[in-house]
Amino acid sequence: MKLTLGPTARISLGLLSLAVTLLLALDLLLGVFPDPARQAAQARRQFAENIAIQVASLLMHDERERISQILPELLRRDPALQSIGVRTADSRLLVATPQHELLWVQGDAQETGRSRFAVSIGSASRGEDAHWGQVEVAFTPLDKGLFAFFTPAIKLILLFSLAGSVIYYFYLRRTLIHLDPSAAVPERVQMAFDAMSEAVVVLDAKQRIVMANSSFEKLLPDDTTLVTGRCLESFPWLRMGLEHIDAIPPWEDCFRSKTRSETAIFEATDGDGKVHRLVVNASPVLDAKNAVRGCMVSFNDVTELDEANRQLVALMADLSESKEQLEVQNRELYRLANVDPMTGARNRRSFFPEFERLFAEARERDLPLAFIMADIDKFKSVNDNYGHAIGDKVIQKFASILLASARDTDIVCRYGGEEFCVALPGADAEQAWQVAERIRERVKAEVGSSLPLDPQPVITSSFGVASIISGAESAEQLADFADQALYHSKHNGRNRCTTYTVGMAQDKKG
Ligand SMILES: Nc1nc2c(ncn2[C@@H]2O[C@H](COP(=O)(O)OP(=O)(O)OP(=O)(O)O)[C@@H](O)[C@H]2O)c(=O)[nH]1
Repeated sequence: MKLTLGPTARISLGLLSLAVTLLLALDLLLGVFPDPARQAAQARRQFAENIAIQVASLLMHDERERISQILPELLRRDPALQSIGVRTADSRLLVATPQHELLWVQGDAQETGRSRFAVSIGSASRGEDAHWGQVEVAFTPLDKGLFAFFTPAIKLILLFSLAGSVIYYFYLRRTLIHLDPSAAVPERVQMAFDAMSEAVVVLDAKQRIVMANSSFEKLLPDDTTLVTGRCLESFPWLRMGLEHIDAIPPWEDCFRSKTRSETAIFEATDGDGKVHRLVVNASPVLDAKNAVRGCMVSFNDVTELDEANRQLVALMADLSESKEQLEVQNRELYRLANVDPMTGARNRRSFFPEFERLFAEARERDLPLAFIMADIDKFKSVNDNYGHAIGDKVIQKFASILLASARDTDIVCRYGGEEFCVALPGADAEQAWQVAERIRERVKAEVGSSLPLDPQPVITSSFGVASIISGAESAEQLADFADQALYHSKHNGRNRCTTYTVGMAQDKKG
């Protein structure tokens, strides 16, 4: 389990370490706290000097015997004393407690001034300054163990630290509520903030987070606990995402421009390696003087929406493709149902309903309507002479001339075999005859010469023309009148156009 400290505990520790550092620095510079080791060493030196004064006095009265008695007595009384010796200037040990020679030598140089003291004594007979010898006093070494470390000063500092940290902590807990935005924000506001599905953070003027909602924290990897006080760029997932966009981060843009930033979209990978697509917006928080006091940044995770959109677009593309295919199939079906496959002209089944509609409309609105019946002359002999394949080519060429000669409103139909008809709405008998005549000429000029034959035959055609003003009562009768006119063309030598006149029916019967 990872131990994490809250902001209050962190600030307490920071203040405490600052106070302890100040105390230690003060002690180092001014020696505020007494050093017990130094004090003990001074007391020992004083004690050694007192012994030396007494020894010098006794020596002056030549009471060496008395010195030999006093020294063990001193050792017995003070357990800190190890040994005492009186040494002449020529290094001869005059008087000493047992084992002094050995103990004195054992003390190394570092012990001088701490547990080993040599006090020089003079000779009265040779003047005060003359060096007679020295009194050597050996004490037990001063404590250097762990407990020596815990001097009263250290103990004081430790106590101060412990009590200080507790006091700081509780004090800061009460006072930081005014500084810690997360604590200062009323619970209801934070709840409303957390209820937002968008991840939202509020930055201060130094672009540090002062507030973040739970949706933002959900975007963070699990181990990120402390959000407030950090810059957005300090989150690795966000920083990596920012590297892939050309523009400056939206919140920086917002601080610079003092207006709502341009929307930025970037991808960020979370702690589980999942890539999120984020739409980022930033809006400035301005004060009364229009200065930017902070910025509100929202992160809208559109990963799932994007995926759904992508699927929808793919689906739409599929649908539109299917629709196009359907339209092609419909067109093909219509063509198969209504158009003669060999010539491209309308078939009779689809032609007549439309021709009847045109006839009814012309009658109702008193509009011109003409009808041409066309037939290739002596077509049977074409088949007989050149075969059915050539016969088919002749029919196709004939139909193509009819279709090319018709207006958009005209309807060309293969009436049957090599016989065709054309409905011409808006055309009177004369105009229709002109059309038929032009077709007739083209047929004569072009059909035979288009065939792969040598020599090329001359193919002609005959036409019968009838107009609605001829008195036809129905579309069928109009077609019949044109057929009668066609009969006349055939009967009168073919390769000609004839307009229907009353009485032609008699001629046809006759
Ligand atoms: N090659 C071919 N021949 C066809 C087709 N449909 C009908 N025919 C033939 O066209 C011929 C029509 O001849 P007819 O109606 O007797 O008249 P015609 O020979 O054109 O003589 P006239 O109309 O009197 O000038 C018949 O021999 C049919 O077999 C077709 O699609 N292809």
